[in-house]
Amino acid sequence: MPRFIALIPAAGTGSRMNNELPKQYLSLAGKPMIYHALHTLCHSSHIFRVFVILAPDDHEWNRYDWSSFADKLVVKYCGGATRADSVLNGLKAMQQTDGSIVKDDWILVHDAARPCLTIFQLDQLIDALALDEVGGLLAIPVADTLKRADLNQRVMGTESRNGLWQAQTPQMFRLGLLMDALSKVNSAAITDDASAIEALGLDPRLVLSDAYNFKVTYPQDLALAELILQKKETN
Ligand SMILES: Nc1ccn([C@@H]2O[C@H](COP(=O)(O)OP(=O)(O)OP(=O)(O)O)[C@@H](O)[C@H]2O)c(=O)n1
Ligand SMILES: C[C@](O)(CO)[C@H](O)COP(=O)(O)O
Repeated sequence: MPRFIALIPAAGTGSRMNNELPKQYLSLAGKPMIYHALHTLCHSSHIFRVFVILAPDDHEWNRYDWSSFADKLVVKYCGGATRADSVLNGLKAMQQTDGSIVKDDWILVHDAARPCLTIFQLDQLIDALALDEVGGLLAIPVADTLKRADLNQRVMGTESRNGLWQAQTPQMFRLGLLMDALSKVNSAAITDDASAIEALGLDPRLVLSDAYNFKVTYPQDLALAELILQKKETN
């Protein structure tokens, strides 16, 4: 039976967050941001192992106690210049670390910067895709009216939102397929794993998620993530 293995790329600098500390370590509900995604993934009964991919020069990780995740957690200092490079390096390191991981195993790539992922969303993704030929991702249909802007930030036109979805993570593909896809693509030209699969001519499935699983990108996102995490704790 194929297994489910999570990979968290966490080698980014968080440039849009404007903070000296890489955003995955910023404090959220009393813990470094990455703790929350790790907690959800490590507590899922489906997930066999969780790989965290850090920058080679990361000096923050070892400042914290991660022992509560020890039974599933593997940490690798092999992040690359882009998210796609970090994921591909992580997949290679995963194979070198554990020879029992095979190309048919499912990989769930999840951003360290999406701390509000729930077990429910994770289960929805796995249930929808476990028998899928290609794999897919959590996503939400675009809810707002879309404007195209000119260089002066004036509206050039209104775009149709019909059929448009916002991609989230986890993005779930089989190890062999994902490695093949990421090895062939220009890593600087893509921002998610599904794009690499699409470049092979395949059609990843969109699995309905919700806005709570948003990506913490700008400073003002921290307060919203904190509220969602507090709500999760009281439920
Ligand atoms: N070279 C990189 C770039 C990004 N990431 C990871 O990919 C996820 C999503 O990327 P994003 O939110 O864009 O994070 P950053 O690249 O850190 O942020 P920014 O684009 O604002 O610099 C994050 O968990 C980030 O740490 C990574 O592992 N390696
Ligand atoms: C993978 C991702 O979170 C899906 O929305 C997103 O593409 C990451 O993109 P970013 O430009 O690196 O934030």
